[in-house]
Amino acid sequence: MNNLADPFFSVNYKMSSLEEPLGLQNLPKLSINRLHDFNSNSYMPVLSRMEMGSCYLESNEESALRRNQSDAYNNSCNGNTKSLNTATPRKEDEFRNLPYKIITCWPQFVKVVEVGARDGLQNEKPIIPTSVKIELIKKLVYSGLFFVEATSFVSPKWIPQLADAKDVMEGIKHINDARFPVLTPNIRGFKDAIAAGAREIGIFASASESFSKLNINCTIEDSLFRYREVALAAKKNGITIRG
Ligand SMILES: CC(C)(COP(=O)([O-])OP(=O)([O-])OC[C@H]1O[C@@H](n2cnc3c(N)ncnc32)[C@H](O)[C@@H]1OP(=O)([O-])[O-])[C@@H](O)C(=O)NCCC(=O)NCCSC(=O)C[C@@](C)(O)CC(=O)[O-]
Repeated sequence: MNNLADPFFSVNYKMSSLEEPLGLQNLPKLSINRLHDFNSNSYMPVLSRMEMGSCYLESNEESALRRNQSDAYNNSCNGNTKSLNTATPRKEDEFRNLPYKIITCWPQFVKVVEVGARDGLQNEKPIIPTSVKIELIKKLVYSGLFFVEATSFVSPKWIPQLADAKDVMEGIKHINDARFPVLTPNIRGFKDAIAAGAREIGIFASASESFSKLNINCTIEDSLFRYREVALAAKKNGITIRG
C-alpha cells in the first residue's frame, strides 16, 4: 500500500516553502490510537514492497502469517516436511528483517544543542557586549532549550568576539535547569573552561587539512592528538564531551 493511497495519510496535507511557513492549523491531525497502531513495535516494513519514498507496513501477526505461508510453500517445493518452528533463520529472512532491525534500533531521543550564542555571535563583526550575550542565553533557556552552548575558550587573537568567555560563564552560573557546554580547542582552553565553571565541553576537528589549518592552525593529525589530551582530561574530571 502506498502511503499516499492510505486514507490515514491523505488528510489535507500541503507542503510549504520556507517563505510560506506551514501554519499549525494545517498540520495533519493524528489521533493517539492511530499513532499507537503505527508504533514501530507493532508494524514492520516489507522489503519487497518498498518504493521510492514509501513502504508497506504490516503488523506482526500479518508478518508471521506471511512468513509461515512462504516457508510452507518453499518447504513443499523442496519436499521438506520438517517443522517450521525448528528451522534456523535463513539469509533471506535476515535480509528481509533488516529494515525492521534498523527501525527498532533508532535512538529513543534527539538531543538539541543550541549554538547561537557561540557560533552565531562569533561571526558578528561588532563585539557584542557581555550583558547582551548573557541576556540572550537566558532567553534561549527560558524558551525551553536545555543545552545552550554558551561560548568558546579559544584564543582571543583568533576570535575576539568571544574574548569575554569567563565573564559570560560568570553571568549565567546562577541559571538552573540548563546545561552550558563550551568549545575548547586545546588543553589551555579546557583548563580555562573548567576554572570558569564549565561542566560540559565541545571539541571540534575538521575533515579537510585546509580548514583545519584555517580554523585551529594545525593539521588534522595534530588536532586529534590535542583532542586526545583534552578528552583524557575531561574524562578524569567527569566532564561531558561532545565532538
Ligand atoms: C586553537 C588555537 C588556540 C591555536 O592558535 P595558535 O595561534 O596556533 O596557538 P598557539 O599555541 O601558538 O598560541 C598562540 C597564542 O594564543 C594563546 N592561546 C592558545 N590557546 C588558547 C586558548 N584556548 N585560549 C586563549 N588563548 C589561547 C597562547 O597563549 C598564545 O598567546 P600569546 O603567547 O601569543 O600571548 C586557535 O587557532 C584558536 O583559538 N582557534 C579557534 C577557532 C575557532 O574558535 N573557530 C570557530 C569554532 S569551530 C566552528 O565554528 C565550527 C563549528 C564547531 O561551529 C561547527 C559546528 O558547530 O557545527
